[in-house]
Amino acid sequence: MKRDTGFGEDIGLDHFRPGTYSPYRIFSAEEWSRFRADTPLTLTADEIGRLRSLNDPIDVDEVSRIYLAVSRLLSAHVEATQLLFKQRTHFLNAQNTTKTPFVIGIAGSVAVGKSTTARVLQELLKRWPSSPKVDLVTTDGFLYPNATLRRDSMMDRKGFPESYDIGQVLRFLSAIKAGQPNVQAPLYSHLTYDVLPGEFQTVDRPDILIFEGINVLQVRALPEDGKIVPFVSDFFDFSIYIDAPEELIHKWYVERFMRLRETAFKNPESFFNRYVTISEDAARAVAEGLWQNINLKNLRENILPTRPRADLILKKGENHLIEQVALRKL
Ligand SMILES: Nc1ncnc2c1ncn2[C@@H]1O[C@H](COP(=O)(O)OP(=O)(O)OP(=O)(O)O)[C@@H](O)[C@H]1O
Ligand SMILES: CC(C)(CO)[C@@H](O)C(=O)NCCC(=O)O
Repeated sequence: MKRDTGFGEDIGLDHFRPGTYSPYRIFSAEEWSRFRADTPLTLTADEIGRLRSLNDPIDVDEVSRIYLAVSRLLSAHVEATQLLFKQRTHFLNAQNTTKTPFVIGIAGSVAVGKSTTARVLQELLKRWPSSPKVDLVTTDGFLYPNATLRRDSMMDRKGFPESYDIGQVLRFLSAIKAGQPNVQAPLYSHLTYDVLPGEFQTVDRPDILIFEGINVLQVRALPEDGKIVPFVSDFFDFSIYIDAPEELIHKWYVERFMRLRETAFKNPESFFNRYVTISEDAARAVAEGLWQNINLKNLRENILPTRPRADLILKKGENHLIEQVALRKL
């Protein structure tokens, strides 16, 4: 039965002639929430406590309504992949094969809620017996240092494809997928607004790696010398795009900036400390400028076009509540 949800037209898949064929099956939040009915998908008090301790504003009802079913779907993929690995090892009579992490990519605009979603999914995925160890890495650490961005006049291009050391990203993911122990990921500080020189996060053979960032579904132009270059997403077993109307993300970005002005920016070491003493209106104008000139441009030019590459699209409305879910048909 053809259903007109309005979402198909909206997800950048015009060439699929929406309404006729879409690679996605679209669910309303209510339909999606029913997927938890057939398994004991309730949160224990302990889990609710752990989610609260993340200090994210996410509502526990929203976790039960939407994210539990997402974690169940992901866990089914993890289990199927692990089983396939076992059977292949047996079939090939192979020895010394290394189990490699299941890699989940999370993409979407600046301030759409990627980090929050990633932290919640990390907590939820840990409760499944097949994946007790779930690590989370963000692509922020793979940005070039500010000194390099300044030298190349790219400070207003932070977050654009050219501001990341993509070779370093690919080397990191290759090492993860090769099952190497103690792989190091560089770290970024939102306090200093710069990468942390010589500081790393160690990723040691987790069951799942969540790799989160605005650029994770981007593709690169093929080099003219005919060499094959991998895309970041070649290393993903599953990818999620967090979506929301532009105007809402805009609002969330400015609200977060104004909230940080009352908290983190007050730290004298904060890159944004200078905006604590200016008037509220002037600070709001700074946030508006950063949104319009950098993050919105980047969303339109480089992030939104990657949405049709995701396996799962979570579309938010007011208050970050998920309104629609689009799942790629297998
Ligand atoms: N599910 C949610 N419920 C309520 N608030 C949320 C939710 N997700 C994110 N937020 C709020 O929205 C803002 C942006 O979220 P977050 O920092 O997770 O975004 P992000 O996509 O990781 O951004 P960036 O790319 O800048 O790191 C934050 O103020 C966060 O607290
Ligand atoms: C580090 C990124 C690119 C992504 O998280 C983003 O938070 C950022 O710094 N964007 C540049 C413009 C701004 O300061 O919002």
